Amino acid sequence: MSVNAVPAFREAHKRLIVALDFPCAHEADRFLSRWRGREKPFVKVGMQLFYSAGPSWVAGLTEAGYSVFLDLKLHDIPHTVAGAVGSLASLGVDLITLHAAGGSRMMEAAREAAEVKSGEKRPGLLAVTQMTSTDGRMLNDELGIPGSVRDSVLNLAHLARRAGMDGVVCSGGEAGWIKEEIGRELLTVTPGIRLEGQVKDDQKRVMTPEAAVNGGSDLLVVGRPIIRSQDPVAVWMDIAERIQMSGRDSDGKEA
Ligand SMILES: O=C(O)c1cc(=O)[nH]c(=O)n1[C@@H]1O[C@H](COP(=O)(O)O)[C@@H](O)[C@H]1O
Repeated sequence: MSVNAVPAFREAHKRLIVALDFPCAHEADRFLSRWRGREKPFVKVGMQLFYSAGPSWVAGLTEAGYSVFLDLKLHDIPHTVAGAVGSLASLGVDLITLHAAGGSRMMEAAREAAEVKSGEKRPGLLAVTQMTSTDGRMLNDELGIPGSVRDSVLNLAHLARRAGMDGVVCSGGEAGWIKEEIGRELLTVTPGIRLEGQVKDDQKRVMTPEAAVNGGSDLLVVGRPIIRSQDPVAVWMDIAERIQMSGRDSDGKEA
């Protein structure tokens, strides 16, 4: 997979990534069994599940035919991150995250490691810009970064692009700016998705699926609105339909 990956995700249910934020493999397996007999959902495995279920469980998911976004948000010295990407690349996952704030040398080292380990079908690398739980106050007052959240996200996205990343994680509020200022081919992946009237939980920069897709997000990441619902498959289908009905396809053309 590479910067040309977007067309592979054109179908609405492939643009919707379900965050499997469960404490253990047993709960994640039970949740996924609801999809039996249907198209498999595109899933995200984050730190909580990865640290308890382990790499072999993730490899089992990819072998079973799931598209997997492995979200471990790597951030360390270039040598260490390259080693981690090398280990993860062998799991057959589609996407891996690292923090753009780790800098260009760290991202370049990750890219080289992914290529060496996986050859042609390497995982796509996504740089996390400013997390969707960050707002302007936190950015300026706690982290000491001046300017707006959008400026910081654009700055990190530029860095990510120059370092050879395939895409970025950003809120729906910045995806359109990234597409315009940096390039349409940079994949924009957006968490912080909520349906109208839903609680934000710990998220700050949230959007509805329709607003995010119309704004320029290629892929949407949805956790609690799906995994905590009474009928996760129905909510998954509803959001996929909202993506389908939105006016923009994942190449940026009007649908
Ligand atoms: O990299 C991510 O996936 C991510 C980046 C970010 O800025 N914000 C963010 O919420 N996420 C992840 O997206 C998911 C959002 O979950 P919900 O808020 O429950 O929909 C979680 O698994 C987060 O770890």
